Parts: sequence; C-alpha cells; structure tokens
Amino acid sequence: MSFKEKGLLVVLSGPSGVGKGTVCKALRNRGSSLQYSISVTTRKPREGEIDGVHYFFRTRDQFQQMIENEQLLEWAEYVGNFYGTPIDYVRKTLDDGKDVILEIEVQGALQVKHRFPDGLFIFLAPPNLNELKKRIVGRGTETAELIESRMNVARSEMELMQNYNYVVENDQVEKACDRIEAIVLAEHCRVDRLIGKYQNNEGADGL
Ligand SMILES: Nc1nc2c(ncn2[C@@H]2O[C@H](COP(=O)(O)OP(=O)(O)O)[C@@H](O)[C@H]2O)c(=O)[nH]1
Ligand SMILES: Nc1ncnc2c1ncn2[C@@H]1O[C@H](COP(=O)(O)OP(=O)(O)O)[C@@H](O)[C@H]1O
Repeated sequence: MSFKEKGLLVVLSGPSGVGKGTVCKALRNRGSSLQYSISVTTRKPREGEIDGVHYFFRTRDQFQQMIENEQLLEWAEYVGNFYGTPIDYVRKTLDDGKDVILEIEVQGALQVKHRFPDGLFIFLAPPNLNELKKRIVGRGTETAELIESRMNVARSEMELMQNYNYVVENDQVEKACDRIEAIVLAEHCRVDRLIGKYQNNEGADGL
C-alpha cells in the first residue's frame, strides 16, 4: 500500500481590510502550490469582479438552498451579506493530496475548526488598528457607514486571535507571504503527519 499524504487545509483569516485578499494574490503570483477555494456570496460584484473567478455570486434564495443541501463547509453573515465555502471542492482537493487555502472571516474560520480540527489556522493581523482603518479607507470600496461597521467588526475579530495556531503580521505583503509559506512548510514536516510514511517501509526494497 502506498502512503498518500492528504492535503493540508489552510485557513487564512483576520479582520476586513487587513490584507487577506492582497496576501493571497501575492502567494498566488509566487506560484505557491496552494489551491484557492472560491466562495459563494450574496454581495453584489464590485467593479472588475467576475462570477466564478472572484466569487460565485448568488441570490439569497440560492444561498439558502445551498445551506439546506449541506453544500457549504461553513458560512457566515458579514456586514449584511452571506459568504460560504463550497464543501465539494475542498474535500476533493484535499483527497487529491493538494493543500487548500480558504480566505474567510473569523466566524467561518471557527466553524471550519470544529469540522477540520487538523487544519492550519493562521490569523493575519494588522500592525495596529489605525493602519487597518487606513487600509479600508484607502481601498475606497466602502461608504463611510460601512467603514464604521467594518471597524466595529474588526475590533471584536481581533479578540478571536487566540483560537488560531499562528499569527502573521501583515506589515509588508512579501514578508507576510514568507511567514505563511514557512508555516505551511513546517506543518508538512510535522511528525504526526509523516510518521505513516516511514513506518510502512515503502520503498525500502526489503532492507
Ligand atoms: N465565512 C466566510 N467568509 C468569507 C468567505 N469568502 C469571503 N469571506 C470573508 O468575507 C469578508 C468580506 O469579503 P468581501 O466583501 O469580499 O470584502 P473584503 O475581503 O473585505 O474585500 C472578508 O473577511 C472575507 O475574507 C467565505 O466563504 N466564508
Ligand atoms: N502590507 C500592506 N501594507 C499596506 N497596504 C496593504 C498591505 N496589505 C494590503 N494592503 C492594502 O489594504 C487594503 C485592504 O486589503 P485587502 O486585501 O482588500 O484586505 P482584506 O481582503 O483583508 O479585506 C488594500 O487597499 C490593500 O492594497
């Protein structure tokens, strides 16, 4: 029997505006082997966003149907919209031995932790809350009212950091990517993940 390592489920979470999307995109551009799950959302597409690429954009009724059909690994309501992770893609990709990364907010990350306790939970943190607000304002995608509600959510989200395995500060995008890649690499080398590979004498040619 050959030893086949299952993929690793990496959950990258943290407050809105901290840079999750930016860091994920940079990881992608580096050609990292992580596979990116595409979420379903009921929010309206922003300019330039494409259905099936950035998100699967769905109505509330369609989203509700996916919940009822148990098609979502997790889901959350966030600032008036619903977001969720399709479970089939995650299961299939992990079974294929590939690592999957989910870029999701903290309520969803906690749900994933219940279902996949062996996942690798990384909290992306801003250098400080002033810098976080600057990033949200600078992105220019939200109205003043939405920025305030996102900041309020962010303050409570910061308190959930203790539920994660690692905290990565996103001071500079490339440094944050270096840290995430190092964490994923180290996770792959953990004894409890690899012990089966060395115990079944695979490739030992009778020695
Ligand atoms: N729980 C959950 N959160 C998600 C999912 N997809 C995206 N999010 C999070 O929803 C929040 C809002 O996303 P979005 O409206 O795209 O804004 P932005 O990420 O702040 O630019 C962010 O914190 C995302 O990480 C998902 O499938 N599940
Ligand atoms: N390390 C960083 N330094 C400065 N600005 C950043 C950094 N990371 C992200 N940003 C900027 O912050 C804003 C929010 O980033 P984004 O990736 O949309 O956050 P999130 O996906 O967590 O909501 C964007 O304008 C982005 O360019």
